Amino acid sequence: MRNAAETRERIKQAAERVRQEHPLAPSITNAVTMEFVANAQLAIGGSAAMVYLADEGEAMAEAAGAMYLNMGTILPLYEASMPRTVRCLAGQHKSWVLDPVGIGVGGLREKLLRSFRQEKPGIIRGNASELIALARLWELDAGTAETAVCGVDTTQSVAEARQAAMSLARWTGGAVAVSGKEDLVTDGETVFLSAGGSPFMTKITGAGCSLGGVMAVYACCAEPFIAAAASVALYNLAGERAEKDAPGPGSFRQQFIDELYLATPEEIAGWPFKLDT
Ligand SMILES: Nc1ncnc2c1ncn2[C@@H]1O[C@H](COP(=O)(O)OP(=O)(O)OP(=O)(O)O)[C@@H](O)[C@H]1O
Ligand SMILES: Cc1ncsc1CCO
Ligand SMILES: [Mg+2]
Repeated sequence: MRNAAETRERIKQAAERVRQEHPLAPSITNAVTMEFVANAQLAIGGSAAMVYLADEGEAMAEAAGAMYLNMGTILPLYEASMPRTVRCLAGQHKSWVLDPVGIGVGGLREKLLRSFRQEKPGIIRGNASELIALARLWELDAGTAETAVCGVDTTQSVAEARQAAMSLARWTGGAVAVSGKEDLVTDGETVFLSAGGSPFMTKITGAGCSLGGVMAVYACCAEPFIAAAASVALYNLAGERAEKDAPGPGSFRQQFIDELYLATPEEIAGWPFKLDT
């Protein structure tokens, strides 16, 4: 079980390093939220680059500190570019974040997600329904929860996905982050729980995708559990602040990017969380 004071200190160090080093975390990600992912990565101090093609994925894997792969809008060319990018990252012992958006829809998405079982992403990030579905696809213990994935939004609670998240993290040896009203991050042993954010985050598209992109930036400077926890703390803080003066989701979205930019490493590390087993 991890220690809260040490976790806070390491979150602060990760946020400081990102601000100083501007690490590059390229993405192969969906066409819906690509721009929002890049803006969030830039706002926290990172660098962004989005690609589609296999040779470009490999080139980015060479240049990257870590990468973000999101399954949201699958194209035929991903059949080559995603596996080749992942193999290149593995060859260089670099971490990557997998966001299994839309799991359950279509054959190529399922084929790619199945193949990633052996590739063991450093961080898996998704909503509750997506992570329950992934644990089932990989034939890991998902507890008693049934798969109820429907489109890209969750139909299940974070608590229902806890066992699936633990099983996935034990399989990969990395971290798994489940987003929702209260977010959960686990390394398969310690469970980090943190609330905050805003209901407006479910009324804009890409809060989850950009959270994954931000995790990839932090993963350039920290181990998976710390990178995921730092990102969750920052999102809960920035979401809560952005909601204050926002009458609706449009202005919330704009204010949210500002709050990502304004949050200091001390504030991110100081955001409330609890550790559990
Ligand atoms: N009811 C809520 N109250 C507060 N914050 C929330 C709520 N639901 C989600 N969030 C926050 O929104 C962010 C994205 O989580 P969500 O579960 O909506 O991701 P997602 O479904 O993958 O989103 P998308 O696919 O649209 O990018 C997280 O930071 C999470 O904490
Ligand atoms: C709405 C939507 N459709 C495919 S990806 C995406 C972004 C949220 O995951
Ligand atoms: Mg999502």
